Amino acid sequence: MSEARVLSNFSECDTSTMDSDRGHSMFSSSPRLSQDRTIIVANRLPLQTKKDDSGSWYFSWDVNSLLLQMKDGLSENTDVLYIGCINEDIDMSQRKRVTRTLLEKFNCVPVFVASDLRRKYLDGFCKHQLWPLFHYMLPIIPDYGERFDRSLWQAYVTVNVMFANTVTEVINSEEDYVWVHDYHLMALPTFIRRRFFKVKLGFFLHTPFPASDIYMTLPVREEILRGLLNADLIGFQTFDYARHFLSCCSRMLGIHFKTQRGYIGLDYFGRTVGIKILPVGIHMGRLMDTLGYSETQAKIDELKTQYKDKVIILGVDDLDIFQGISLKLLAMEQLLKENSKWRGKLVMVQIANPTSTQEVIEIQDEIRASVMHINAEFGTEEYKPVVLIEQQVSHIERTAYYTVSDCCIVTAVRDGLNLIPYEYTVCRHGSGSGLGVSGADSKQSTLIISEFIGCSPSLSGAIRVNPWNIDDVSGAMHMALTMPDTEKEMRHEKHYKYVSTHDIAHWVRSFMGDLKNGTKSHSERRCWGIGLGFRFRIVALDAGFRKLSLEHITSAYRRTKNRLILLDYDGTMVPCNSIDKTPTLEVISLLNALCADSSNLVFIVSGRSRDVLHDWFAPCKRLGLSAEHGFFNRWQQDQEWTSSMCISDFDWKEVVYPVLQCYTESTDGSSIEAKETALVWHYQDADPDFGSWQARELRVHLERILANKPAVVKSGHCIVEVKPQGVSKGTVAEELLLSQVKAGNPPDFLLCIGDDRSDEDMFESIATAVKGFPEASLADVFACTVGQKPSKAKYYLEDTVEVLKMLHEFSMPSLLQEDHEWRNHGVFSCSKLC
Ligand SMILES: O=P(O)(O)OC[C@H]1O[C@H](O[C@H]2O[C@H](CO)[C@@H](O)[C@H](O)[C@H]2O)[C@H](O)[C@@H](O)[C@@H]1O
Repeated sequence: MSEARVLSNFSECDTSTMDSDRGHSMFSSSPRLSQDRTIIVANRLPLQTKKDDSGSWYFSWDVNSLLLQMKDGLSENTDVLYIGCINEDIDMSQRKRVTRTLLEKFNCVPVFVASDLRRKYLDGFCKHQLWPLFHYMLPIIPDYGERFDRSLWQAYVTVNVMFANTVTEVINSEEDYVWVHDYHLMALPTFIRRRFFKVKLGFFLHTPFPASDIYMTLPVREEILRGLLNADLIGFQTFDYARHFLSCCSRMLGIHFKTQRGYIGLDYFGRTVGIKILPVGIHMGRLMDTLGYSETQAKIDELKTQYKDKVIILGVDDLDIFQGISLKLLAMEQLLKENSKWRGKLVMVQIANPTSTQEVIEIQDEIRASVMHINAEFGTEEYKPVVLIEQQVSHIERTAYYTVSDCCIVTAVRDGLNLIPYEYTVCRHGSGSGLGVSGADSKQSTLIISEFIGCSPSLSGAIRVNPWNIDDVSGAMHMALTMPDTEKEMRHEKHYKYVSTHDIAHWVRSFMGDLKNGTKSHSERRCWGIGLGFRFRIVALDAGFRKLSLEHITSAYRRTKNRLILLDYDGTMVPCNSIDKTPTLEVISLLNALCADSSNLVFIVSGRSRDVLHDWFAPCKRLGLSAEHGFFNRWQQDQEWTSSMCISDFDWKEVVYPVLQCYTESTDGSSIEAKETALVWHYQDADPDFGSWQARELRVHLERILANKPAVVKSGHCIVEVKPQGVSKGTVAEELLLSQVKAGNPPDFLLCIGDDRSDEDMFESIATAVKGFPEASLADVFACTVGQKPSKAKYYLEDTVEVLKMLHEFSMPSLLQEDHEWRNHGVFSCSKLC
């Protein structure tokens, strides 16, 4: 369809008798015929707008808009509703009418942003702060970009809130999918999630996401990161962008990703936020249609005549500072200088689409001067080595240029979404006849692309260049042009296969598929919101998982007479991040109070060594200790350590230790802990991102070398631990329970509490064991994890403070008694202890 035809589709909106601002009812009455609805939210609606002299507005679809093309990837029974701005000042009095027309005729809902606010939000924060930063430009001196301006950020937030208000007006939050696009709306997921806890929400970033040390210079870095984390799925063009984002989450928020069956996810307060990596594709149908137009063929014929016997190398770029057009010209100059055979033969056609930013003028001057210089140096009356086209080129014309060009070159210094190489490849495939002006009729193409653009990883047959290296680029041009035809065909075939199967419809299907999978269980989960402002997030838990009620457990405690209490240590009795892990006086006192009650059997079940536990709990005479994940057990201080494990083969340590040494040497801040039965690699003091990265590597490495050895690899909080097979906190929990049952003393109260992965074994085995012992099946069982996270436990407490508070409740009568005794001995006061 030609641009002219598009314009003829304009839909009139007579605004002469407009009502005031729009009302809510307009949306609620919109009929829903199909099963599914996807709300696509982006800064701009996929519309073109015109206003005539009488003040009437006209609208038509913008067929170039990616948002419009996305429809093809959604199933037929999916309704699409668009939300976005129209970058025009539509009078207040006209808005209601415009809104109605757009909704009825285009399924579009406009967000009206007043021009002053739009200037600050769009030109200010989006274009002059986020955009340069995401393209690696720091405002080190004021001439190189604008410094952070909080009023612009506030405008950004205001507009994001306006978008959330519009989403709120139209959404059926239980059924609709919402897909937010690009860097203009990175705070939006927070504002939507705040209102609809279970909304099914995806986000895709079309720009690069910069390396963490660049991103971290943004004063509102955490707000934006947390904004994105309120989505269910976050999409990036390349692995690099995703990796940078994950690195920011790890460094700034301490959130580490996990992978499962090829999918990447971040646990964010019980929700899994998926990470999707897939570059946007092109709309094959539209391009094929354009190739078939007679106007396109006419333009192709015209170009072939114009450039008869020439070799064309084509550049198509927006005229913005990151496109590296000047670098490309320098490479062209060098090529002509070094290879006289190209003079008179090679033409670079550079299409530079005008854009509206201020910086354009400066680069425009440089580009023009460079073109003049090359043409003066190497051109003649009849031959211009560089043809610079500085005006908007229609889709038809661009398609024709692609078709006749022997090579396409993109030398952007940083670019996210760049579809030029894909379009070029498809056009060169064409209808199969009359390709190129230099004689080649077979399907072939050559691509030179910058390493720094989003589509680079997907085009494995392209000549990838560092655009800053002029020798490299000019060498690549020479290589592309002199490559044997068979190689050009093979490279072309490879690209065509990829581009034609990874089109925009594929991208949409793939993203929506992941979004649907990732949000399947939303309706079954219990959610509530916590945190103020940008710290707002949802805590989502499985229906059966709940906070341990102090009242409930204390009443069970009081009512029962034979209790088994299993307590993990690190992360349960002391916070993971405390420097001094020695038990506090409060902990010692609480444990002693619990042990003083003859109805209680209390055990610390820890991964720590028996020496450490022995020293730390020296004041707790009646406390049971289980060390090294249950390998060693001691019922009370005056008894011997025992082990139910008959393990003597520790030869694996000799293989494991040198590997741990290697990782320690290469990971600053990490260390090895050698326990009697286990070896532990600690990375709590290493760079968090690097540490967890190395830990993942180490696990894989160790699992490989231990395949036939009687040892297992386990991860814990900032540790990778290798321990003998069969040793687990689950086994010790089961043994303690069994011993009580056997002694005719089955517990009627069972509390098992811990924070880490090793404690999950306890939760699991307790649940199974209780079912297996009819004598214990009547017990009140409380498996409780510390911190809200996916767990096999049924209950959770927030942190160690809540754990100690609970133990304090249990031991109230005994503490009062102890306090009384201490007071009498003049040792401690209760307030000091608690
Ligand atoms: O079962 P737990 O009581 O939770 O013990 C598990 C591990 O605790 C220790 O590691 C923890 O403390 C370290 C030092 O403060 C810290 O670097 C690490 O991140 C924590 O996980 C102990 O050193 C390990 O052997 C235990 O397995």
